[in-house]
Amino acid sequence: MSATATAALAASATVTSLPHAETAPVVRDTRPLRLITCGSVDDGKSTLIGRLLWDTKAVKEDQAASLHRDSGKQNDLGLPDFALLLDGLQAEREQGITIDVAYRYFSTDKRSFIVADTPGHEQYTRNMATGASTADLAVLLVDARAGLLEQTRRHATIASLMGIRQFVLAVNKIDLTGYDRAGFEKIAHDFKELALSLGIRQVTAIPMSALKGENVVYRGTDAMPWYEGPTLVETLELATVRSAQTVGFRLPVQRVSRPGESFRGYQGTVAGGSVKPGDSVAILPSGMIANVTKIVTFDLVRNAAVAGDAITLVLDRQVDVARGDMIVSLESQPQIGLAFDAQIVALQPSGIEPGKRYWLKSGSRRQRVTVQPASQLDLKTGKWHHHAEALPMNAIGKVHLAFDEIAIFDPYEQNRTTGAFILIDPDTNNTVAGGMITARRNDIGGIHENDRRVILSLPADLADQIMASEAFANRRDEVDIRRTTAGRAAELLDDLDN
Ligand SMILES: Nc1nc2c(ncn2[C@@H]2O[C@H](COP(=O)(O)OP(=O)(O)OP(=O)(O)O)[C@@H](O)[C@H]2O)c(=O)[nH]1
Repeated sequence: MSATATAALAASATVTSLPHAETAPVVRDTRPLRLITCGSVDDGKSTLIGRLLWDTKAVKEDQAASLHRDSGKQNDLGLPDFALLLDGLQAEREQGITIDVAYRYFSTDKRSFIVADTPGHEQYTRNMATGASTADLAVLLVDARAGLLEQTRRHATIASLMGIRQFVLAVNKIDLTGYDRAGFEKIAHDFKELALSLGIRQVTAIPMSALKGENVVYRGTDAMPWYEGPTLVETLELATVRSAQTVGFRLPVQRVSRPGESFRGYQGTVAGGSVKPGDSVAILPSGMIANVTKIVTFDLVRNAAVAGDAITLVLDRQVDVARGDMIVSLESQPQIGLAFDAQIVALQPSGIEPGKRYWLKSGSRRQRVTVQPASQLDLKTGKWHHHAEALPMNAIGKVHLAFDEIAIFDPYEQNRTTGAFILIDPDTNNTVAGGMITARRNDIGGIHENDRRVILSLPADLADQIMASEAFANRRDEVDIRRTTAGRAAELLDDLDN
């Protein structure tokens, strides 16, 4: 058997399609599915999103009217230019300072969807990574005339790195190939091989014309009687919501509420699993154990809470809990330690400097961390290269994180909230990287003998007050307080609150 034939066999044997109605009756999941669309410039991404919004009737009537008016003559086929629907997003993009992702919403009678639209240019890795970090599924567009491009590998690599395991390959503009079946099948086969090399096993390839609306929401049977697979929307309706797959209960504590002497509640948004009264929980990092007596949301007392619920938790005994602690299920706990491995995406022109100390923020916790790059991903080949130098903007790197104090994480594969973080440059207060925890390291982490000072950037008036206090006089060796401009302080507070 030739190498190509062997590869073809391997591909067909191990890559499965996403379930679709005819072959796999599954219980429908009604939670919103988050998806990301990626493609090279002009592959038809805007047209596809516009078409999805249009055919699912997500476009409001006034928008529809202006669409007909604006696109009018420009289109040979007499069809509205769906890409115009996304014009509004351009303004949002231009305002975006750090991250450039726009979200659109649509629904069918079976499910609702949130689509992240990210620009296709090479330098926008960071935007794509951001969109992909919350997505359950990626739709990769290719032009049916061009087939797979370097950009396709790049996007598939980033999406898989960000934890996406379900892919749709949208072979778009199939109308411009005369609905060529053999051409479609070759592209689908090439992509399945690429997917296998990335460890992606759930791939559905769909021939489509976003412009004409074939196999997007409605079937394109007249033009493509040879295609019997699902439409894009059918595939999306049956895909799995990833946020459901989390390990035990996790509540990062955002606030301790003490409205009266007798009531003490711990507030936050559940970041994984579920909780009910009577459950035993551990408070990390202290390791104290307590039982849940009550769960409150707004004024309602609840008998259970699940991931995504904002709650106040009441425990059966007095325990020492502070903002930044995590309340977790006793039987399935996160990892705690001083050193972790992570993958990060560098977001700012300053890149990530080796050995530099940053603030790491994950949920309500903010800690000092030293970051040491170990390797960098070559996005052209999908290979990792040893790299202990600075990571430039848009680079994806593996890094070692060394903390001054105990840190608490789940691996990102298991929980996308408690496994994710951002890095903040303490000198500028800019968010310089987004990252995912891959594993805990057994090293003893890094309290740096020569660098024990904590730098607090505060608005000038507050900084002056604190510097004048007795408490500060006693801790002058450990704490360095910097006066910031109002703008910077606001940015810092925004970062901390988000
Ligand atoms: N014939 C045909 N043309 C299409 C199809 N999809 C998109 N186009 C056209 O291809 C061109 C590019 O489409 P866009 O939707 O703007 O592409 P894009 O990928 O969003 O491009 P950028 O916004 O520049 O990244 C437009 O002229 C579309 O009308 C299709 O299925 N068939």
